Amino acid sequence: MRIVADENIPYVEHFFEAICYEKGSNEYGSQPSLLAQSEAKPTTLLLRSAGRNMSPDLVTDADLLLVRSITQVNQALVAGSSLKFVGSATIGTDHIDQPYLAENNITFSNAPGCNADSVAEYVTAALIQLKQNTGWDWVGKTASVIGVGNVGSRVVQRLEALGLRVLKNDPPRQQKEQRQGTCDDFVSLEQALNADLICLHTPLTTTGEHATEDLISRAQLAQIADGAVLLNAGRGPVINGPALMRHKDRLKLILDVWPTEPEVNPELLASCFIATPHIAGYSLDGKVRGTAMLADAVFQQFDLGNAPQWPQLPGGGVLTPKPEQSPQDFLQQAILTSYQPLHDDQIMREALQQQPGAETFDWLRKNYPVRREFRAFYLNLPLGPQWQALAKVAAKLGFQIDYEG
Ligand SMILES: NC(=O)c1ccc[n+]([C@@H]2O[C@H](COP(=O)([O-])OP(=O)(O)OC[C@H]3O[C@@H](n4cnc5c(N)ncnc54)[C@H](O)[C@@H]3O)[C@@H](O)[C@H]2O)c1
Ligand SMILES: O=C(O)[C@H](O)[C@H](O)COP(=O)(O)O
Repeated sequence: MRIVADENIPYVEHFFEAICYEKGSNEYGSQPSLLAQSEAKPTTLLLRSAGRNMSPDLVTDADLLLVRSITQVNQALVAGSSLKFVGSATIGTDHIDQPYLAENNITFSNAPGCNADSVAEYVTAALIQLKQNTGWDWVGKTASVIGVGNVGSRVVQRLEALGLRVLKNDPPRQQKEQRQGTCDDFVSLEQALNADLICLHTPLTTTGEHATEDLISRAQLAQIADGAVLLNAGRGPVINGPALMRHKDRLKLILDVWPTEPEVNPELLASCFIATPHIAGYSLDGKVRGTAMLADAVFQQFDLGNAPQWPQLPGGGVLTPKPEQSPQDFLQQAILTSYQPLHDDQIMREALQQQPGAETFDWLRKNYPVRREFRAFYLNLPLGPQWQALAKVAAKLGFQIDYEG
């Protein structure tokens, strides 16, 4: 079995070495390992410097192809190859021609939900920074979440934990649940666009009744009130680029994904409160979960037993309030100790200023530092009813809770 993996999938070696003949970057290996000894065909892990440059000649002899969202997997890439399995260590699948893979008996697997907590934490931390840096306070405000799947439902949960009233818009789910008689309380897109904070978490789809490309275009942007917060951590082309240019200066924009990604319009960038290079889902936990989910799928498909357990991850820690610090203050501090989107924003602005272009955008993503999810942080709290109330909120946001003494 031969595996071609994008170099930006972390811990591929950890999860796949048990079925490797030899690790290598450019050549098939020759040293047998545990499983390979009992296999008629040698098993090899190839790590290729690929991503956007993944080419048919790299893929042609492979049995397994493991990619991330920047590799277009379609007829042009895989026709004539010996591929049996394609895995994407991502939630999004808009880069994969799934019908073509199915027609050619190539199994496809992605990693649904792998980085959903990471995105929900991006949204949570962005709101704290919005409050601290601009005075925009969510008390008494309404939020809407457009696309209430794995990511969106966790965003709903976090926003409700912070005390916002949250409206949900998801016509595909609404229709399905209406048919099943289990419908949640969804609102129309028009109602959702009246909110003070609008969070987009839909996939990118270009066909069908609920296609999301340009879902938020001229007419929809015109409905959004001046000063409202528009956050997109789904896919860039869900907002129409030229229409966004018209409205950019009257909205508070938080953009992790871009209409012309990996190119970023510098004027759009300048208008954003937070601008990040598609890293909302880039917690280490989310990335490792993505690789682990692919390993599970591969081990199951090829009847290889159980995939390896997770490796030990670096980072995280214990956070303790200072004497006299209010619970509210401490929670905000804990969130920003765990993650600060404005830090990523600053790095992106500086990098793109020095060297504008798609390569810089890709470089920022490839070299993204370790960021642990809130679950890796323990809040060590004093006893007392105020702190217990805080503990409830903090646990809903994902933190681990300990009590002093
Ligand atoms: N910025 C990032 O780092 C990042 C990270 C993870 C996911 N994403 C993007 O977010 C998307 C959503 O992720 P997910 O895990 O929640 O996927 P999901 O499939 O679990 O949920 C997507 C939801 O969007 C809904 N939807 C589809 N079309 C819609 C429409 N026209 N209007 C409203 N809702 C619609 C679906 O019914 C579904 O409930 C992914 O497809 C990916 O493109 C981005
Ligand atoms: O779809 C996803 O899971 C996210 O958008 C993810 O963050 C994409 O990351 P990439 O594969 O581009 O590294």
